[in-house]
Amino acid sequence: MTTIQLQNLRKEFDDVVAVDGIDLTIEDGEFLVIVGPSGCGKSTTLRLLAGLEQATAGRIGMDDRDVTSTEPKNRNVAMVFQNYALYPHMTGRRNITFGMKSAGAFTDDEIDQRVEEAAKTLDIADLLDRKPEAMSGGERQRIALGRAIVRDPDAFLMDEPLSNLDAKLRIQMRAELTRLHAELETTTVYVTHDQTEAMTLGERVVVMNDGRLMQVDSPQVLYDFPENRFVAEFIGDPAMNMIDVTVEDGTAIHDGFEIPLPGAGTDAGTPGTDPIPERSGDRHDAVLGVRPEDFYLAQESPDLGDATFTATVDVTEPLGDSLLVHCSVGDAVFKIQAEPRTELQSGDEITVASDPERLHLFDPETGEARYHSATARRSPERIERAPRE
Ligand SMILES: Nc1ncnc2c1ncn2[C@@H]1O[C@H](COP(=O)(O)OP(=O)(O)OP(=O)(O)O)[C@@H](O)[C@H]1O
Repeated sequence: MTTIQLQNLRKEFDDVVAVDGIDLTIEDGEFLVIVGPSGCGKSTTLRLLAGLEQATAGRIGMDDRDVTSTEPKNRNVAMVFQNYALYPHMTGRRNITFGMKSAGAFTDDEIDQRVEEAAKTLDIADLLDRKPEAMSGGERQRIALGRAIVRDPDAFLMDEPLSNLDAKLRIQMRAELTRLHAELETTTVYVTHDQTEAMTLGERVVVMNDGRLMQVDSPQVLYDFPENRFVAEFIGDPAMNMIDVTVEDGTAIHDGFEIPLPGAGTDAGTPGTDPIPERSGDRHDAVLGVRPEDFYLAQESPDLGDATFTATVDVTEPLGDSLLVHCSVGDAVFKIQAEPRTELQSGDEITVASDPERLHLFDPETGEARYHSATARRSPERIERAPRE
C-alpha cells in the first residue's frame, strides 16, 4: 500500500516544458486517472513516476521515501503500456514470469503460485502456453496485466492500456480493471486521453493541459462544477455550450434570450468562486456555459416555465440514443440534446429552455468559473472543499 506525492514536479525536454510544476498526492489504494489532450504531459508524468524519465526539478515521494532519483527497478512499481510490450518469442507464462525470474527474489514455487493466482484473477489459464502472436489484443493486454500483478507492486502505472482494443472490448476491459482494483486495492495511476474512460474508471480524475493540473476531483464534481472553461469543455460529450453574454440583475442576456441565474448575486455562487454581483445597473461580460443535455425543447417538456426563448435549427445529428440539434439565436450557436426520434428540419423554429439548476458562468478573460447555479449549493462534497487561493 502506497501514497505517492509529487511536489513541484517539473520536466523539460530542451525548450519544451512537458510537466510544469505539479503538486499532487495520490492516496493509498486510490485509482487516479490523468486525462488531457495529446501532448499535455500525462505520459511524461507517469514516466517520471516510474523512473523512466528524470525530473528537471521537484520531488517524488513514495510513502516516506524520496524516490526522485531512484532507479526504476528499485521503485517497486509496475508499468502497463498501450503496446503491451510483450516478448514475441516467449509464451504467456514466460512473459509473466520473466521479470520475477531475472530479479531472483522469488523461489520457483512462489513464482508458480503467483502465476496460478494471477491466471485465476484474469481468467488467462488457457493463454499461458501460447505466444503473443496467437493472442488477440485483449488477450495480450491480460498477459501484460498478469505480468504486472505477479510482482505485487506498490503501485500500478498504466499508460493508455486499452487504446489498442476495439470499442466493445475496451468497455469490457474497463469493467475488469475496476473489478481488479476492488480486489487488489493497489494504488493505481492511469493515463488516458479519453474523457469517457477517465470518468468511468477514476475515483479521482486529474485534468491536465500544457503540463499543468487544471482540476483534480471526482468525476461527478468535474462534471457539475468545472473550475474553468478548459475542464468544462473537455469533460462531457457533446461538449458544454459556451455563449458570450452580458450579466445584469442576475440574468444572462444575449441578443434573443434572457436566462435568469438563480441565486446569482445573493452570495450563492459556488464556494471558491466569486459570487457574481447583482447591484442594479452593474453589467459585466461573461461566458454562459450550458451542457447540451441541460437545454430542453418545449415540444418535449411542456412545463418549461417562463424562461424560454426561440432558436432556429441549423442541422440535426442523430447520435443513436439522442438527437443533437445544432441551432442558433442571434449570433450565438449552440447544441441541444433532444429525444432520439424528434422530428426537426433545418430552418425550423424551436422553443428552448435551460435547466435553471445547471447553469455556469466563466470569466471571459481568464476562463475561471465565476458561478454555478443551484446544484452547486446542494453538493456537500463541494461545500466542504477549501476555497481556492
Ligand atoms: N523524449 C522527449 N523529447 C522531447 N520532447 C518530448 C519527449 N517526450 C515528450 N516530449 C514532449 O513533451 C510534451 C508532453 O508529452 P507527453 O508524451 O507527456 O504528452 P501526452 O499528454 O502523454 O500526449 P499523448 O497523449 O499524445 O501521448 C509534448 O510536447 C512532447 O512532444
